[in-house]
Amino acid sequence: MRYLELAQLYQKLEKTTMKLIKTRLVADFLKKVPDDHLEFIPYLILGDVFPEWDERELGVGEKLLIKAVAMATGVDAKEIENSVKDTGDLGESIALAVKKRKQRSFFSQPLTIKRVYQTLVKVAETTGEGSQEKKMKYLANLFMDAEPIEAKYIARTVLGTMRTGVAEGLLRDAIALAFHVKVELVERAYMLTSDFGFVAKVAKLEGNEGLARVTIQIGKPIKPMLAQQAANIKEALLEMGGEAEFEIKYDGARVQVHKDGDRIIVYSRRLENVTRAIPEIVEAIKEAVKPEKAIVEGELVAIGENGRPLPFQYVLRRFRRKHNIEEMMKKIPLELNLFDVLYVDGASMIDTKFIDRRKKLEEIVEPNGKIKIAENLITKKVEEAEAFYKKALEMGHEGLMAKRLDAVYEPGNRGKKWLKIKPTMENLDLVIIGAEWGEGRRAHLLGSFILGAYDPETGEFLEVGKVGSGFTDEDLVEFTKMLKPLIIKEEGKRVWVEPKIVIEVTYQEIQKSPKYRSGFALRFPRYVALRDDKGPEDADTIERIAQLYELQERMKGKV
Ligand SMILES: Nc1ncnc2c1ncn2[C@@H]1O[C@H](COP(=O)(O)OP(=O)(O)OP(=O)(O)O)[C@@H](O)[C@H]1O
Repeated sequence: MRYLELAQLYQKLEKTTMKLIKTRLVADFLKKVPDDHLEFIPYLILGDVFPEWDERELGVGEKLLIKAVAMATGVDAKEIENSVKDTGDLGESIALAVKKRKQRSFFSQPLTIKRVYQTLVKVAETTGEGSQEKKMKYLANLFMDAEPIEAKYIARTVLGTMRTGVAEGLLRDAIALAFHVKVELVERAYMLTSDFGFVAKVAKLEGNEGLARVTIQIGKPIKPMLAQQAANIKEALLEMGGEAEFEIKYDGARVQVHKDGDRIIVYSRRLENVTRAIPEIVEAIKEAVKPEKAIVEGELVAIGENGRPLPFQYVLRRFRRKHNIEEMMKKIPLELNLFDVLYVDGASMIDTKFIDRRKKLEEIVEPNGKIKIAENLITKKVEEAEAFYKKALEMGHEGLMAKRLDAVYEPGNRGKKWLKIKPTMENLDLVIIGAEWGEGRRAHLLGSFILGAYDPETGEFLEVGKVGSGFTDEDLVEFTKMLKPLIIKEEGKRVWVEPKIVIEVTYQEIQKSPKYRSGFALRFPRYVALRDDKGPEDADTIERIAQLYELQERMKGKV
């Protein structure tokens, strides 16, 4: 299949903002795709090459990409760079360079999707000494044979800036539409495997029955079950039907551990493979988790010198570290508190009641210095749970989780089977959708940031406010560096950026607002942390803000 067809799809997607039209376009395209392409085409449609949990990365920045284009076209790298000022988009500039290409090689062949994909895989798998040069040559080879429009979208794929507005929800709907299968079944299969390539293939070849048979697999991360916030212990107990398991809510980073014999993979909250960053935990898991094959979940916590938990940012620092990991192990010791088990020796446990999963967890895990089982209390009594809550806070933890004893595990769902109880209103994780240049001494830095909440229905990020406080000078330098390449549009002092970066903010209150399309505005938002453990689609949704608004009103009522 020609890559040109995919490039034309991208172009059509870019031209419309209508979700239904986009879904139809993607569905029609999927119908035409040969079976053996289905495993990877959904990722290309999303603007990626691999699923988020795949460790491989292209490792190609703008400079190298421009060099590759220059090599393929004979157009000077400086000229390509300069033309970005006119086009406002490197993809466009690269398309222009390809248009100017002096001549095509005699052996020039039209690009196929497979060739582009396989080349990108090769680029990602080329590492070590001299790899930059090799990556560049592979890419140059593609650009030599590319039409201008193809070059534009290859460039965007390489840089991860596709801008076609196709998010997971849309792809899910398109798969259902293309292969006449139920959306709920596509969703379910995706929540269980996090693999759209696999899901698309099953949808096409095995239909609804095949999708219904899909179950979790070791090595493919499962979307985590999530919680809502309760106003207090009493409300939580009531919601749980009078009795619940309360557990300490550790303030760290959630991980999902897949054990297959000696092979351990650890996935982060956003399902990135973080195994390499935490070797001591990997070793400790091998000892502590008894079954040959298992999937368990827990909260990874950084421990301070006094034995008390450190804020979750410390764990994220461990995740980010690629070198001198040994040194980091000493600086930031970790502890894993396991709280769930999803798979044991060949059998999925997600349809097992929570209470039985917890029993299983206690059976299969032999705690050691680094691996523990989350401290719990099963009770019907408000006072008992409140005492436990108090103790958890005194120990420096975030609060408690309440879990419904008879609840099955619901991948990817933020329902009421799990509730969190903590003393403060929930911080929000929002996406930066725009920013404003600072004043005076800070005129070269972006100084305040427009926050968007995710709307899973349309894939849009709707404005809920602007945050300018809580940043250090270093933070602003860092954010300016991160956001500059994501700028889509400039309007005076204001820029609009690709919605990629998630930050956590506190705020004094959520207010109803007619000013914003989202319907809500944050009063006095303040920056807390960069959440690079979350992707834009993991950010808080409009619906969640509406729920928090209700919760806030209930909490106020109590005071
Ligand atoms: N005992 C526990 N059981 C379940 N989750 C726990 C526990 N202790 C800590 N956690 C953490 O609390 C989170 C549950 O809250 P929530 O569903 O809101 O997740 P979140 O969106 O990642 O929010 P947060 O910012 O609070 O981590 C889990 O994802 C996990 O990271």
